[in-house]
Amino acid sequence: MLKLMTRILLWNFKIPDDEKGHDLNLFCVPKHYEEDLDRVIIPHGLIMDRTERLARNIVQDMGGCHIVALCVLKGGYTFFADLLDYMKALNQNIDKSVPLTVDFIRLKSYCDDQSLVDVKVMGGDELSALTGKNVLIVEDIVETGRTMQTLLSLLNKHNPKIVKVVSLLVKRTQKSSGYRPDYIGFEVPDKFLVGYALDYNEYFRDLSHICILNENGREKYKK
Ligand SMILES: O=P(O)(O)OC[C@H]1O[C@H](OP(=O)(O)OP(=O)(O)O)[C@H](O)[C@@H]1O
Ligand code: HPA
Repeated sequence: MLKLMTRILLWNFKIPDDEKGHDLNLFCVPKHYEEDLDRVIIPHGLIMDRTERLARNIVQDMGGCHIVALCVLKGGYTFFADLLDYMKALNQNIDKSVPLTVDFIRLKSYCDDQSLVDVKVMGGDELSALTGKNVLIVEDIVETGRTMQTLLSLLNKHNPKIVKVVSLLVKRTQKSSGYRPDYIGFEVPDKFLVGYALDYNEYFRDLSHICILNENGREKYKK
């Protein structure tokens, strides 16, 4: 029992609410964003290390049969590319390798830092191709959980064989519906985060580290 609890605790990489993060000057941050960010909360290197381990856990659990990795655009694209690179590398070095195919869907629900009433689904008409398949949904962040719950109910109409969800981040917030993905990279405080493809009105996807957006950035890029 104790052993199991230790493993669960290890798997949950919790960034505490009082985590200060790191000074921007310790890292390379694009000049055009220097005034718009508070601190670096997850450096790129740490994202990569954690992603490598997530890939290992997923291949161990889901390996042995064809996996369709479904990328949730746009925020998921960088994590998706890095995760799949690690999964491909593992797949190249095991006896029972499995085909790994990819698919993409676009969902949109945020304007500024606010979740809108409707989750807009774009490009989801090919979900019927996932009937009977082992699907791994790859997402950047779960906050309220509404985007993922919308996608899961859409997908389930097409009767996939197995559906697992990996999200790089899960936010600890009162707004959460309680939904938890199968695999979580980091559990993060209730702050608006940008970088590594997480955006604020489309900006900051071109930032490698995950950072906390400041008031200046919020105002500058507000819609
Ligand atoms: O759990 P939720 O509160 O639903 O929030 C999570 C969603 O919000 C972001 O998407 P966004 O609508 O900003 O679109 P994007 O992926 O194009 O950035 C993010 O990429 C998730 O899909
Ligand atoms: O903190 C966030 N940052 C960027 N996109 C998001 N979508 C939900 N939460 C966030």
